[in-house]
Amino acid sequence: MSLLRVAVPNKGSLSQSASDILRESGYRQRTDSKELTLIDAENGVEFFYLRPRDIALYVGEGTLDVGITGRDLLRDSGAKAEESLNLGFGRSTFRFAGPVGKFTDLGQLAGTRIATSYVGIVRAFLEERGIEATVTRLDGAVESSIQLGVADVIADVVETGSTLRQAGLETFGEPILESEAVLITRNGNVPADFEIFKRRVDGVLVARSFVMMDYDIEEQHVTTAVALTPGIEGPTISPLHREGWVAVRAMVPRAGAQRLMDELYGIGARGILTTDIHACRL
Ligand SMILES: Nc1ncnc2c1ncn2[C@@H]1O[C@H](COP(=O)(O)OP(=O)(O)OP(=O)(O)O)[C@@H](O)[C@H]1O
Ligand SMILES: O=P(O)(O)OC[C@H]1O[C@H](OP(=O)(O)OP(=O)(O)O)[C@H](O)[C@@H]1O
Ligand SMILES: [Mg+2]
Repeated sequence: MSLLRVAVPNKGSLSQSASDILRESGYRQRTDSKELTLIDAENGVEFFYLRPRDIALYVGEGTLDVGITGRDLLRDSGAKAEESLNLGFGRSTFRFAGPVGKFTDLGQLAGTRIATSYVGIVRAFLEERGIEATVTRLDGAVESSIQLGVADVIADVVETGSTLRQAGLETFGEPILESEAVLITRNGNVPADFEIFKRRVDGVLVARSFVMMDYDIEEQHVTTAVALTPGIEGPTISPLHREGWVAVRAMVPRAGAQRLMDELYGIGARGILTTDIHACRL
């Protein structure tokens, strides 16, 4: 039997969360960060632990079937790979920044020296707008390049903004890109077995964003209550061993679950519980 070949970040911001979601999806994951590959024969998958920057390339070449990487890294690579699922972690924006007070809009980029680790994204952006500037590729710690005199402007990943602040820099202009971790496959190629893999991972994402809600309510209020908790196909309504009362069970979005509990309590529901879901197939 041929195995689905999946690339996973071996280091950096995405590595831990990527392994976590795969483990939650029922796959074996390495226990030693020095392991380069791992076969999960039972589930028909082989994992390759690679630098996140290289993953789009392997998938684009067709050497590996599926990869987890950042949208920014995928775009930067120019690889022939496409996004198949947003994974909801590793969120960041990609932005231009300069010394506090010095730049206010992207029109000022012309003629500047721009340092970045994402030369592909920056060149494409400048080209699209017909802006002429010098782009220098650095491997990391890009924020120091202005103070050290090799650049006037940087273009980098910004998450909390604290690295920029510490370097006396601020962002300017619109974000170039909103990024997050994504599942990628080769352009126009959906490998056999990928659908099962994707459904498993998607099931974990849904499970993370929903909770199961249970409550008891008088029958006369069921219609109002069910409008608040419609569930996926519809809520389960079961008889209670109490005249005129029923039990309701429905999946609800995790965000806002507390507010929903307040509202349900307000219309007479009691015994309101939420429980975590660990996996699902909708
Ligand atoms: N705070 C963050 N810092 C860096 N990258 C982040 C952050 N949040 C999300 N990311 C995403 O992580 C990916 C960068 O992967 P990378 O392995 O380069 O991480 P890293 O933390 O920069 O690792 P390293 O610096 O060791 O190379 C990008 O897709 C980027 O958008
Ligand atoms: O907005 P913040 O929350 O401060 O995060 C953004 C910073 O984190 C990353 O750096 P990383 O630690 O990966 O170091 P690197 O620049 O050497 O890659 C990124 O390159 C920014 O420098
Ligand atoms: Mg980094």
